[in-house]
Amino acid sequence: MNALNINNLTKKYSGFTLENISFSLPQGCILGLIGENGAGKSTTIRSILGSIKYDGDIEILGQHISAELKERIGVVLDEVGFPDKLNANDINRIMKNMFSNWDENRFNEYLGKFGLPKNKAFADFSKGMKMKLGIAVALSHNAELLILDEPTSGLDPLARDEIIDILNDFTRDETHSILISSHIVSDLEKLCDYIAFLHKGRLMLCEEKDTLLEQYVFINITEEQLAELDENAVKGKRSNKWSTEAIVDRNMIPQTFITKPVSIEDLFVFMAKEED
Ligand SMILES: Nc1ncnc2c1ncn2[C@@H]1O[C@H](COP(=O)(O)OP(=O)(O)OP(=O)(O)O)[C@@H](O)[C@H]1O
Repeated sequence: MNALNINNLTKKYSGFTLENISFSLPQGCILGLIGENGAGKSTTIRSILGSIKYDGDIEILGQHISAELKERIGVVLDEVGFPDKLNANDINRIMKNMFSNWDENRFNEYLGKFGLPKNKAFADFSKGMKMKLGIAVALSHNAELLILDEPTSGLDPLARDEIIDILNDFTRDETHSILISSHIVSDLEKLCDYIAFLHKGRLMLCEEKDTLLEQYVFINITEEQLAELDENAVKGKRSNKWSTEAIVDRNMIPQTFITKPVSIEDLFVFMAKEED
């Protein structure tokens, strides 16, 4: 079963169109949505959550969005916004009324694990503390699917690493899945099973991460050698006056080339530039 099926999602704003996006998130997996600023990551997530109108069809855990379904989804948006005066104890009381599956013990465990104070007002939390509180809430109502919009942006490397560990733990249960967006590609490269590239409102690819890392490689070639390659083999290139560095599909080039591995970040940057 898929935790998420997105079919032909289209959303038009003046000057921007999220165009005919289709991808699926298999249950038990983590899918990373990578895209530059303004690529359409938050628009995709807002559409999934039903907070904006869109064209197309989106199924979450086999259903269309509803109030009952929202209980099964843990959500963290880029700005975690609790009222400034509330502290973690107040938030616990409010969530108890909001979610029928609210797990107070688990929430308190996360507060301890994240080193979050129970009596300090939200306004006095640091950015990292606010994000961790949002994640603690998302993880404390027995959600099966987590949807996270830029949960690591603005956090220091240690806090980001801690969050990656927590998200990995969450998917140890094979009924648990995560959709996570970020422009910090290295975080997603560590965490995700599947990678989707969004560029200027278009989905450039959605594929298993290991397949991408296996399939695409760097080669250094001359302009003449480049001209002889199948143009579909070349996903992106950067030239200087001596040679060209290209990312290619290793199955579409002669096996005599010396190849170097790519990172997901290299692949995204080269592909996005080639599109432009
Ligand atoms: N309510 C809105 N009205 C008009 N345009 C909007 C609205 N919301 C988003 N947009 C536009 O849609 C485009 C995509 O925005 P979106 O927030 O989805 O990008 P993003 O990939 O999440 O970017 P970032 O990484 O900067 O958060 C942008 O050009 C933005 O200006």
